[in-house]
Amino acid sequence: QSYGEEDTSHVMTLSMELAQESKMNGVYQLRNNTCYIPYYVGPYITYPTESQSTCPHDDQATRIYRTINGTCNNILEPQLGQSNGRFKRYLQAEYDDGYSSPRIYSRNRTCTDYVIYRKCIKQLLPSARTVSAAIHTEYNISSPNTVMLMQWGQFLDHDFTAAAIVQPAEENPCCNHSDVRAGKLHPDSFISDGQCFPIPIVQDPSDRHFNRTCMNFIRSKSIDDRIGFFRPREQQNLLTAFIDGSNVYGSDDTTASHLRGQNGRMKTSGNNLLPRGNDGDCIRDNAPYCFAAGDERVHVFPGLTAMHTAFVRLHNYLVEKFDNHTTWDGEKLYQESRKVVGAILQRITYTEWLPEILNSYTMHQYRLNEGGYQYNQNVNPSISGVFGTAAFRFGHSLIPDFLVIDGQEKPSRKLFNNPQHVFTSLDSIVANLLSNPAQMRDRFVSREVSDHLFERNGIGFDLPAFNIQRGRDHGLPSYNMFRYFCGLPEVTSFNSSYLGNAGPSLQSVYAHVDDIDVFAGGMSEPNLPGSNLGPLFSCIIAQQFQDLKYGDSFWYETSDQQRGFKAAELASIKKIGLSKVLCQVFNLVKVQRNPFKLVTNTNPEVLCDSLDDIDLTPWY
Ligand code: HEM
Ligand SMILES: [Ca+2]
Repeated sequence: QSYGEEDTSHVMTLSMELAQESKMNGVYQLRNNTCYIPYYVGPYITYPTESQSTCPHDDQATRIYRTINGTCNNILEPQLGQSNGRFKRYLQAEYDDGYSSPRIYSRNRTCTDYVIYRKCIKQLLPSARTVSAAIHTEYNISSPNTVMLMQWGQFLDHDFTAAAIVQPAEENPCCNHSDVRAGKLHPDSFISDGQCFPIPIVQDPSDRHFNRTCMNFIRSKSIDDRIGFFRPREQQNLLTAFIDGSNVYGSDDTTASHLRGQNGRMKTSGNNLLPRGNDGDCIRDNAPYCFAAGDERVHVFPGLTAMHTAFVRLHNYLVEKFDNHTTWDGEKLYQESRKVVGAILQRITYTEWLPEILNSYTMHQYRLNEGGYQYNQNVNPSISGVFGTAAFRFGHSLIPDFLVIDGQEKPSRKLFNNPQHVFTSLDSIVANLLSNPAQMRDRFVSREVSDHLFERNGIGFDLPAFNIQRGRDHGLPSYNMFRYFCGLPEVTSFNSSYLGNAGPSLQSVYAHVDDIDVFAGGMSEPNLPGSNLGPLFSCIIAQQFQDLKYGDSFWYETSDQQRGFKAAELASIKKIGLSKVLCQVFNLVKVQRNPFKLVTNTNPEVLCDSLDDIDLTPWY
């Protein structure tokens, strides 16, 4: 077994409750529909690994601290979870040509069956925009959770997933083709190594706002250029899979050293903000400059920029304290502080954030609660395609219509990629994350992102449509296949109660229940009691978080002598929550104990001073 293989073997040992023969025995064969010939891609053969690194046990550098690019976490297979590695798959890819071209056709085919020759009249899947316009409409219900629930989700996502795309040479390259202008699919959609896969916008009265016929979309990069060898195309994750603060420090050495300042500190700019960076997608209109961070998407939302700022400040706070009490050199100050920041990120995620997302039953079933940690070197910590491309995008449903900044409602469309308010109103942004409600986690999504994402000169984009199109680009099998993978009954009719109230809308766009895209179907499922997710996304997300915990040899609770914390240090870390961190780095006076929930009688505001201090005495 080797890096890049579909690795589900570990699931057997870790989650016997869920383990099902069907999903564990190698690659799952697609259900044989009347006219559907399943393409068998596999069994997953061994890929050559990109960088053959070795990690000798006696190498101090890789033994004690995480590497920046995530290698050497797993001693048997040092590449597991590294940046620029493959997304793993739970199910065989479903590409139209079997190995690379996107999934574009419906299961609904009319076929004439000959013994040697089978001729089918194919029907295209509905456009991703059509699906979005039918399913992911707007219906705002406020959630009992704060915008911080959304914001942590995005910040966390940027610690572990970023699919590489091919950088286009020109501005809007995929919508300029004559076929597209004639209302047809871009010719790249039919071939294995095409880069364009623009989303057709079908003009019909139900579509709300778009008076264009095409939304630009570029396919994710194939991990290597060997698609001609009949191996399924695989996507590349630019980030380290581990929750290791790579969003703060970077996922490669160049970025990391660029962000590092003097004497163990992280670089900052005026007013203790993030350091200056390249413009990239950032809108400079009213901002003096743009920021640099461990993940490039730092400007996507000012709340996100605020979280990046928080953890750079936390790092520097730790450095300062350590420096005052030890004789450590810059390297040690940096590494020890980075180790604590990583531990705090993990702990907030698993003990504060995940319990708002998954219910207590799932938390327990997947062993996601604090305590009882033991590293399992057979667990593949890589991010699964369906997690990054579909399930973990559930957070797009939480996005609010606006933030209140300095007492004014600023529609989200004015905030994307715009760092302006971070310079003038950072405290107000943070206060709003903690006091305004997120939207409910349901299939409905704010029009701010479904019509007005990245809007410039009246041209906006549709985020749910991107998610659906990205799933097809990555060859994700459909919703039902993943239901099957999770041991959930497959949906056999659009009337199924599993689909909540989305059945009729789904039926209005899809020809066959097996066509339902995994994002659209998973988002349609009503939340399980006590959770913010339906059964399918609960399964996929819980499985991924299990892998990220038990497959991480630097997990903050590890008892490993060199990688872990001393008992007293760990006890100190276990007293730190997000509220305290925010108090510390933003000089708050009071905050609610659970920052992911609105202030109520059961979640009152308390004085920051009444929360346990970040106690570093065990370190010195
Ligand atoms: C203001 C809020 C947000 C904006 C504007 C935003 C925007 C985007 C965009 C434009 C993409 C790329 C879509 C594509 O081309 O495939 C994306 C991907 C993604 N988003 Fe969000 N998002 C937001 C919040 C969130 C939240 C709250 C979560 C999770 C809780 C999340 C999870 C993800 C994930 C996992 C991806 C895939 C990343 C990758 O692998 O490349 N996002 N988002
Ligand atoms: Ca990471």
